[in-house]
Order: sequence, then C-alpha cells, then structure tokens
Amino acid sequence: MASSNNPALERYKNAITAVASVAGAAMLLRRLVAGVLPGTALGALLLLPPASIRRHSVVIEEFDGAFYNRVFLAAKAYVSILLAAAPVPLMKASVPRGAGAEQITLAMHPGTAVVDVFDEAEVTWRLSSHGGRRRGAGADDAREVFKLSFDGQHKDMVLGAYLPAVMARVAAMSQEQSQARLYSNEWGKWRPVRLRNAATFATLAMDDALRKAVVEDLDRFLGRKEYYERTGRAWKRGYLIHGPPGTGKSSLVAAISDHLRFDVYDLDLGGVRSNTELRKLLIRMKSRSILLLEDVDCAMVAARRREAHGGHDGSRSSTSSKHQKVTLSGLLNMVDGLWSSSGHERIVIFTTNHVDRLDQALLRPGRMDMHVHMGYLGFGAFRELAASYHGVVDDDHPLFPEIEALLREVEVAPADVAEKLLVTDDANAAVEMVAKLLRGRKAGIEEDGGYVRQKLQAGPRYAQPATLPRASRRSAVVATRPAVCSEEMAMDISRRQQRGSGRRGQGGVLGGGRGWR
Ligand SMILES: Nc1ncnc2c1ncn2[C@@H]1O[C@H](COP(=O)(O)OP(=O)(O)OP(=O)(O)O)[C@@H](O)[C@H]1O
Repeated sequence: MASSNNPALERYKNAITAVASVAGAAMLLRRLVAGVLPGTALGALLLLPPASIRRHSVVIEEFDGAFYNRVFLAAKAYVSILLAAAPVPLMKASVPRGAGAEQITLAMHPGTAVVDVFDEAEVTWRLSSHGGRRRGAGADDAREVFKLSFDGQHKDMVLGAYLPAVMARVAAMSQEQSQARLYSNEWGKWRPVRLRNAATFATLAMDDALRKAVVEDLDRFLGRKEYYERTGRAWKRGYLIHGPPGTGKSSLVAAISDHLRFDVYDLDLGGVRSNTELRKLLIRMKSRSILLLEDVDCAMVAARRREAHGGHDGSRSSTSSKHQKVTLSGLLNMVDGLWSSSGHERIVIFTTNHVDRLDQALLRPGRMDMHVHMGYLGFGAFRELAASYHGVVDDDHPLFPEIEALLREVEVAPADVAEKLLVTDDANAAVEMVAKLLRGRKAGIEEDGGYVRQKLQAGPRYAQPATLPRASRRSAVVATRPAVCSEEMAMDISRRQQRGSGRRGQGGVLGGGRGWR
C-alpha cells in the first residue's frame, strides 16, 4: 500500500487538484459569462465543450474523380437560396452571360460560412478553394470544397434527413425551372449561359414531313432504353444538321432541346486546350443532354490551325502536336468510348453551312444517325411564319399568290423573312415588306442588312484566333475580322445567290442509321 507522504503521490494529488480547480474555474467562468452575456456568441462559445468533441463535418468536394460531384452541385444551388436570406456580409453575385438582372445568382465567397437551421439543429456551410489561377496562363484551375459542420449529436439527422432534403429541394427546383439550360466551355469547365434561341417545333417553320420525321426519331430514341440495355450499346444518337445560313439549324437544336427537355452543351473546340481537357468536358456532361458542335467545318479549320501552332499546352514538339490532333471522327470515337461506360440518353449534334467540306468519314452511312437538311424558305414554311408572327392564316391574302410565285424563283433564308415580319406589328405592312424583299431579290437588288449579310460580315464562330480567351475573341472579331472560314463563306454565299445552289423550301432527311459506327 502506498504511504500518504509518498512524494510521487503528493505530486499526483496536487496535479488532480490543480486540474479540478482549472476545470471548476472554467465552468464558473462559463456560467458567469452566460449569465452576463446571455445569447451572445462569446457566451455560447464558452459554454460549448471543446471543438474536437463538439463538431462533426462532412467534406463535399467539387469533383468526384473526373466527374462533377452531384452533392456539391446540389449544395451550391441550395446555398445560393440560403444566401438570399442570410446575414452574410460577403457574397459573390453573377448572371449567366447575356441574361438579365432577374437571373442574378448568389454564391459564397471562399472562406465564408452560412448557417442553416433544420429540425431546430444548426448546420454550417463553409466554402473553401484550393489551387487557383496560374499566372500568365489565364487558367482557373481552382477547386472548391464545401464543409458542412454540425453538432455531433445531430449526425444521424444530417446524413439521414438534412442532406437528402437538400438534394430533393434542388431537384424540385430544377424541375420547376423546366426550361432546358445551355452550357458553354470556358477554361475547361462548363459554364451556364443564357439560352439564345427559344425556338420550339411549334414556332419553327420547316417542311412538315421533315419535322414529323425528326420528332418521331427523337421519340423513338427516348423510348428505346430496353433496346440499348439489351444490345449493350451506349444510349445515344447523332444528328448532322446542314444548310445555308439563317435556315434554322440552331433553331432546330433549340426545338430538339425543348422537345426532349435536354440541356445543351455547346462545345467551342477553339477553346479546348488539349485532348485531356476534351475528355474531361465530355465526361462532365449530364445524362439527358445534347453535345452541340456548331459550324463543324470551321471548327476543324480552327483546330488544325491550332495544331500547326503547336497546341495550347505550351508544348511545340511535333509529337505533342500529333497528340493534340482532334478530328471529328476522333471526337466521335472519344464520345463513343466515354459514353458507353457512363451516363445515358445523350445526343450529339453537328451543324454546318458546308456539308460538302466535311470529312468523308463523317458522312459515311451510319456514322451520324440522321442527316437533316434545312433549306431555303418554301411557301408552306412562309405561311407558318406569317401565322406564328402575325396570325395571318388567310390564304386569300392579296399578296400570298405573288409571294408563292416569288418563292419558287428566289432563294431566301427564313431568317431574312422572319426579320421583315418582326419589323412591325401591322400584319399587312409586314407581309408587304416580305414581298418587297423577294421582288428585290428577283431583280438582283441586295438590301443592306438582313440576317445572312450580317452573318457574313461577322464571320462564323470560329473565325477568331483560337489563342485568345473567348471574351477577347469576341472583340477581336469586331476589330480585325480575321478570316478562317469567312472568306470562303463570302464566296460561297455570293455564288449561291448568283446561281442558287441550295434546295428551296424542302429540307430533307437521311438516315435512321445504326449508330455512329
Ligand atoms: N425555319 C425557321 N423558322 C423560324 N424562324 C427561323 C427559321 N430559320 C431562322 N429563323 C430565325 O432566324 C434566326 C436565325 O436562325 P438560326 O440561327 O436558327 O439559323 P442557322 O441556320 O443556325 O444560321 P447560321 O448558319 O447562320 O448559324 C432565328 O433566331 C430565328 O428567329
């Protein structure tokens, strides 16, 4: 048995007494502060047990491997609702490019936190950011992380009820905002942009048989889940939409997106810095979505020009250039490979003004499932435009017979006619303007302005030096109008206007093929 005057025992007793008195003093202090400062942060803080015991956290990263983390995306959307009501002193506000103030979205600034209350329990969302802008490259490689922290006793509630409720709330919100979204790629990430074109199959003037064929094909595609599962094929479909400028190719993409309620990922190949980045972008597309590549012929010219300059990764070796090479077939193969193993219900759409300039391999039967030709305006489509813009359905309209005859003789893009119909609310004056436009075309008089001429002046999307970021490229177009495809396009349009090479008023469809291979 140990003696009471054992020095070691004495030291232990003193230590216990000292700890007890410090703990006692701390408890006393907490009680005092809580009494003096009830409800204050300091009072609350001092009353809480040590942080290591008190708080539990869930870390939610932006990416789950190569994929976007769906919990992160939901958290981001949910937090933006919280921020609108919370007394958070520092927030970020943004609006999708081209959208109005009604679409302002709030986001947390890295390093800040916002508190939410659920079932009388407090949970704290904190955002942090890792990595960042590489100097000189202009690249934003920062990755964001949410940390959700809460009192340890609420762990089951947070994991079993709170997080599922957050996911459900965000899912319900996106169903409410049922309009499909448009994304474009910038510095390797998809960013939402405002939907430029809200066309639907009801507002799109096109050949009736063609519209029916496209809609039936889409519906068949949607209904074939079992077929794709049984045959082990990726559940995807490819469309090549071609025709002269202003005939409604982009409008058809918007109509398809509206019909299926699929988001559109508008891929700017000129802004893709490497094949690795392209793979990441493709992997990060959601299911039930459309991959759109507009003006593909020009996109490929831009991509080849970039290769000739050694690519965007800073490397100039020929091996690296080869490695960089992106061909349409290569892109499709990549899409095929990636989508076979992840996601479903996806569509690829290529548009072009120059189907004759496309790689023959792409035009091979069965490579793209359906080829859709959007042609110049026919009388049937004109009547649809007149009806949807002005409610003119009267076949006895005095100018209709003349317009019908003129449309058989001259080629005019639906965009040019739509523009005339929009000039005034007076239906008769609008129809008269269309007749005047057609008479002028027949007489060989070219008006100033008009959709096709403006498009010609601005050049196609890829007539920009691919080394500049997209915002600067826009101003570069205005300042210098460099011509990758625009000169050829100018010649092509004037040739067409002189001898009329586009098919008028019909449009057509080819395919029902067996997939891209
Ligand atoms: N078939 C159409 N029916 C209704 N509106 C049309 C049609 N074609 C064009 N338009 C009108 O013209 C505008 C331009 O059309 P759109 O961008 O769809 O043509 P596009 O063929 O994609 O042209 P581009 O080859 O220049 O990209 C649209 O905003 C739309 O208002």
